Formats: sequence, C-alpha cells, structure tokens
Amino acid sequence: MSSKQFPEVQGGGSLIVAWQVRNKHVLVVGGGEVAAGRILHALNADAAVTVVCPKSGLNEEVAYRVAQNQVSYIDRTFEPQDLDTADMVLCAIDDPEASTQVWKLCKERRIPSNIADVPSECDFYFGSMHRDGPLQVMVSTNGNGPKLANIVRQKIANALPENTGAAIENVGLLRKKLREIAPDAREGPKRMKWMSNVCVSWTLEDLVAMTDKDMDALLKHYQSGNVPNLQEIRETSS
Ligand SMILES: C[C@@]1(CC(=O)O)c2cc3[nH]c(cc4nc(cc5[nH]c(cc(n2)[C@H]1CCC(=O)O)[C@@](C)(CC(=O)O)[C@@H]5CCC(=O)O)C(CC(=O)O)=C4CCC(=O)O)c(CCC(=O)O)c3CC(=O)O
Ligand SMILES: NC(=O)C1=CN([C@@H]2O[C@H](COP(=O)(O)OP(=O)(O)OC[C@H]3O[C@@H](n4cnc5c(N)ncnc54)[C@H](O)[C@@H]3O)[C@@H](O)[C@H]2O)C=CC1
Repeated sequence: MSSKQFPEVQGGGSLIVAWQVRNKHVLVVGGGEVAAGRILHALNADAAVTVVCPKSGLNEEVAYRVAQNQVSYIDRTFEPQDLDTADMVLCAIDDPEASTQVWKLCKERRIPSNIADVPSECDFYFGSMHRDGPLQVMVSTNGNGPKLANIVRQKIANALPENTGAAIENVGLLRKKLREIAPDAREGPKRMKWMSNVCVSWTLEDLVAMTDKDMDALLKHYQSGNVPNLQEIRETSS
C-alpha cells in the first residue's frame, strides 16, 4: 500500500486544543505580572479561579481582580492542601524551589499544570493569543522563542479583516437556528454542506450585516439547498 497520500508525521510539536475550563477550578499560585496574565486567560475561559499569594506580593491587576471578587483569594504562600479542589494549576512565582514542589505535587495527583519559566515542568505551554469575540488564534513556538510568538501573533492579527469576530458570531447564530429547523441527526451531511456553502459564498461584510430577519429568510432556502446572497434575500423578502 502506498503511503504517499497520507500527511507525513512531523514530531516535536504540541497538541494544540481549545481546552474547556468553564466552571472548573483553576488554581493560580503567585500574584505578580505573569500570574495576572494567567488569571485573565483563565477568566476569559469562564474558569472558577483561586489565587494563592501573600497580599504583599499582589500586583495592581491581581489586587483588582481580588477586590472585584472575580477570583477567590487565599492570603498566604502555597500549601499542598490548595490542590485538593484544583482541576488545573498555573504557577508563576519567583521561588524555583517552591515551584518545583508545586510541580511534583501536581504530578502525584495528576493535575495538569504549567510552571512559568520551567518548560520541563509544564504539561502545557501558554501561547501568544489574539482574541476577537468568539475567535481565538494562539501562536506557539514550542518553547523556542516566546517573544517571536508575540511578534508572529501581531502579524497574523493585523492581516485579519477587522470584523472577523462579528462575522463568526453571526455564523454561530445562524448555525443555531439551522439546527432548530433541521434537528434530525440524519440531516447532518446536508446541514453541514449548506452551512459550508454559506460561509464560502457570502462575503465577511455580508455575514456581519446579516440581521435576525435576514437569517430567517436565508434559512427558508435550506430545504432546496440553495444559498442566495444577502442582496437576493433582501430583494425577495421585501
Ligand atoms: C515554554 C513557555 C512556558 C510557559 O510559560 O507557558 C515559556 C517559557 C519561558 N519564557 C521566558 C521568557 C519570556 N517570555 C515572554 C513572553 C511570553 N511567554 C509565553 C509563553 C511561554 N514562555 C511558553 C512557550 C511559548 C512559545 O514558545 O511559543 C507567552 C507566549 C504566553 C504567555 O506567557 O502568556 C508570552 C508572550 C505573550 C504575548 O505577549 O503575546 C517574554 C517576552 C516578554 O515578556 O515580553 C520573555 C523574554 C524574551 C524571550 O525570552 O523571548 C523564559 C525565560 C528565558 C530566560 O530566562 O532567558 C522561559 C523559560 C525558558 O525558555 O526556559
Ligand atoms: N511566560 C513566561 O514563561 C514568563 C515567565 N517568567 C517567570 O515567571 C515567574 C513569575 O514572574 P513575575 O510574575 O514577573 O514575578 P513577580 O516577582 O512579579 O511575582 C512573583 C509572585 O510570586 C509570589 N510568590 C512567591 N513565592 C510564593 C509562594 N510560595 N506561594 C505563593 N506565591 C508566591 C510573590 O508574592 C509574587 O506575587 C518568574 O520566575 C519569571 O522569571 C517571566 C516572564 C515570562
């Protein structure tokens, strides 16, 4: 059997996934600048965040999150019992010995963890993140050049049309409505083909401009399999 038609394996990468941490317990150890970044990433993913760090070590941003009750807070240095309820641990402290202790305890308990600054003590790395509504683009250099990850991310973000996030939001609404009018699992292939055709044939601008009324008018064409554009829809429905 020829292997030519299959992609070649390129080891040495990371498994990049969109990890769902909504309402899961994320423990952040430390309250400095790096911790502040970790906290924001976790809150943006709707996690239930707990920060453990002596009050004197909190930077302005972390102190603000604590004061706003955006995070639960433990005012002392890390203790092993802090791991009892943790689903994930993000450690960003300036004490290498304490860091390594956190890592070892996490491994004993099989809790996925990231120890900032110590790649060998990370189940996963952070990356440079571009966010636009529901869109997230993460750049990783797999430990080779974090600052370059930042530069590449900015280049990618600058190359994207400004309203990409808004277009994706509207596509999300349309997909939801489509599943309501065609809920049958057996319609999967037809639903997916039609939805793909909408995304391919509509411009980003028209996807952004699409109103609730336009969506309902467009969905009337689903049964036939046709995908008229925004102008055609507005002409026929007016
Ligand atoms: C392995 C990894 C583990 C992890 O932390 O998850 C890691 C490790 C280390 N970073 C170090 C240094 C710096 N890190 C940054 C910045 C970021 N670092 C991030 C991720 C990662 N950093 C993971 C790999 C990601 C990848 O390879 O793509 C980013 C992308 C995401 C984030 O942290 O949120 C964020 C940019 C976000 C943004 O701005 O968009 C800067 C620049 C700055 O601060 O401006 C510097 C100084 C300049 C430089 O070194 O490039 C050192 C110390 C080296 C030393 O002592 O010399 C180590 C340890 C080591 O390399 O051994
Ligand atoms: N993305 C990355 O990987 C990067 C990593 N770093 C590294 O990350 C670490 C943290 O950096 P910063 O936030 O800038 O440091 P920082 O000095 O601002 O903050 C360290 C924090 O850790 C707290 N802390 C120390 N020991 C603790 C303990 N046992 N339990 C709980 N809290 C404790 C301190 O009170 C302070 O809030 C450093 O090792 C730094 O070199 C720095 C830049 C980028």
